[in-house]
Amino acid sequence: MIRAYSVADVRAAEASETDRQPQGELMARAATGLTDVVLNRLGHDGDRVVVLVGSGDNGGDALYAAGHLAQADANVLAVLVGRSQHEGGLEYARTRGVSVLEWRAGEADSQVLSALAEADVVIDGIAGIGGRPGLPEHLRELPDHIADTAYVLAVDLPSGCDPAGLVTGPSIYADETVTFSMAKPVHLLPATEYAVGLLNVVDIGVRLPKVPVVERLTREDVLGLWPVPGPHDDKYSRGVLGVVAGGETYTGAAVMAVTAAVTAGIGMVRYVGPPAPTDLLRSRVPEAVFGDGRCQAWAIGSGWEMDSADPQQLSVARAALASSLPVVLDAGGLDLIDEPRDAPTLLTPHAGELGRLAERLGIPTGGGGVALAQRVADHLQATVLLKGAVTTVVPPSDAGLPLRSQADAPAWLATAGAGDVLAGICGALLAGGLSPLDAGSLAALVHGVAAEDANPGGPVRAMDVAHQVGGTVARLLHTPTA
Ligand SMILES: NC(=O)C1=CN([C@@H]2O[C@H](COP(=O)(O)OP(=O)(O)OC[C@H]3O[C@@H](n4cnc5c(N)ncnc54)[C@H](O)[C@@H]3O)[C@@H](O)[C@H]2O)[C@@H](O)CC1
Repeated sequence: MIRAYSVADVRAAEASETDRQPQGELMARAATGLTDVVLNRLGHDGDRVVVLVGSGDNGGDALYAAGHLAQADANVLAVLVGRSQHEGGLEYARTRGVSVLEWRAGEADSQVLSALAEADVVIDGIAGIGGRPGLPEHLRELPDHIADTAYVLAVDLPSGCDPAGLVTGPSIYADETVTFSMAKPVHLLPATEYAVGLLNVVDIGVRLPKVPVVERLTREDVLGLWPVPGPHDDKYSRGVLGVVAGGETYTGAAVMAVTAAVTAGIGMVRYVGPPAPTDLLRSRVPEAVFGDGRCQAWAIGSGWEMDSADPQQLSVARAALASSLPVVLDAGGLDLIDEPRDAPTLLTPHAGELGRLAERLGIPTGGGGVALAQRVADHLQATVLLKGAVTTVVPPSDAGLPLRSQADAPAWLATAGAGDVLAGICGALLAGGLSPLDAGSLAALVHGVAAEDANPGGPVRAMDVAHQVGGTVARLLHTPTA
C-alpha cells in the first residue's frame, strides 16, 4: 500500500522533526538524497545539468544538490526563477562551481535557452508543497524550452501541480519525482499524477503522520484482501452475486458483467434479465443461474437504459436497493438512487455519468473530478468509484477513511465493455464480503492488471479482460511481483 498525507500533516511532521534536529539538517538530507538519485541517472562524465531554482525551500534543496553535483564533476547551471533564493543554498552552489543565471520572461537569456535545449538532466526545484497550482505568467513558456530528450527530475513535485492533487493546470512534466519522507496527494490523484512520472520517495527521517488522505493498493495487497475460500466453504458461504444488467439493446453488457463475476471466483452468480441476454448467457456462461433469488450482493445497471428498462429487472433492482444487501450501481443503474441507503453501496460512474448524477441530485458540479465524487459520496452516503485513467474510490467523508487511487490499467483498457467487466468484479467482491472501498479499489487494480495480462503491450477487448480475471488473481496471489 502506498500512502499519501495531506500537505498540512506533512508540514506538521516536518516541523516537529526540524525542532529535534540541528538547523538545516532536513534540507541537507533532502539535498543528499536528491543528489544520489541524480547521480544514478547521469549517463556520462560532463553531462549537462540545469537546475531550476524557485524562491522557497524547494529551491534550497535544489541549490544544495546542484553544489553536490558540481563537486561530483557534473556540468551544472542553476537558473534562478523566483524573486529571491535560499541564501545558504546559493552560496553553497556558487562556491562549488555551479554557474548561476536568471530567468527573465520575454527576454530570456540566450545562454539559459541554449542550456535548456542541450540539457541532459533538468532538475525542477521551482516549487514544492508551498506551490500554488499553475505556473506564474513569467514561467509559462519555460517548459517549452526544455529539450525533449532531457531527463526531467522534479523535486518533491512537478512545479505548477496542485500539491493537494485536485486542480489541473500548466506545470512541468517530470520523468521522475523525488519526494521526501512520504507521498503527497499530488503524486497519486488524477488531476496531477500524469505530470509526476516515476515516484521516488527518499527517507529523510520525518515520522509519518497518523492518518493518510490517499492510499493506493499495490499488487502485494491482493493476497491480504482477495476472498480466498477455505476447506469448509461452499458456494453459498463464498457469496452469491445477483446481476441485473443488459437488456434487449445492450445484450453484451450482461455477458461481460456476469463473465467477470464468475471468473473472479465467487460462489455463484444469478442473472435477472429479458430473453435476449438470458439466452446468450445460457450458452456463454453455463455456470450462471437465472431469475430472482437469494444473494449476498447485487450488481445493477451495466448496459441499461432507464427509458426502455425491462419491468422485471426494474422491480428486482428496486427491491435490491430497498434491501440491506450491498449493491454496486453502474451506468443506467445510477438513475435509481436518490437518497442514502442503509447498506453498503458502491457507485461506479465515469466522469460524464458522475456529472449527470450530481445534476439530477442538485449537487453543484463545479470542478468535477475527485471533489465532485466526494460531494456525491457525502450526499448519498455511498462510496463513489470514479472511472478514468486513474480510478479513484471515494468513501463518504464521515467514514473517516482515506480515498483510494488506482493507476493500474494500460490505456488500451479505454474500450467498450470495460466498465461492465469492472462492475462484475466489484459485485463479486461485495458478495465476497468486502467493503465498498476495498471492493472498488481491489477490483480496479485487478481489472487493470488483467487488461495488461490479456495482451501485454497491445490492444485488448473487454471480453478477454473478463476471461483473464481468474488467471490474474492466481498470479497476484502467488507471485505478485512477477
Ligand atoms: N520543511 C522541511 O522540513 C523540509 C522542506 N523541504 C522542501 O521544502 C519545500 C517546501 O518549501 P516552501 O514552504 O518554502 O515552499 P516551496 O519551496 O514549495 O515554494 C514556495 C515559494 O515558491 C513560489 N511559488 C509558489 N507556487 C509557485 C508556482 N506554481 N510556480 C513558481 N513559483 C511558485 C512562492 O512564491 C514561494 O516563494 C518542500 O516541498 C521540500 O521540497 C525539504 O528541504 C525537506 C525538509
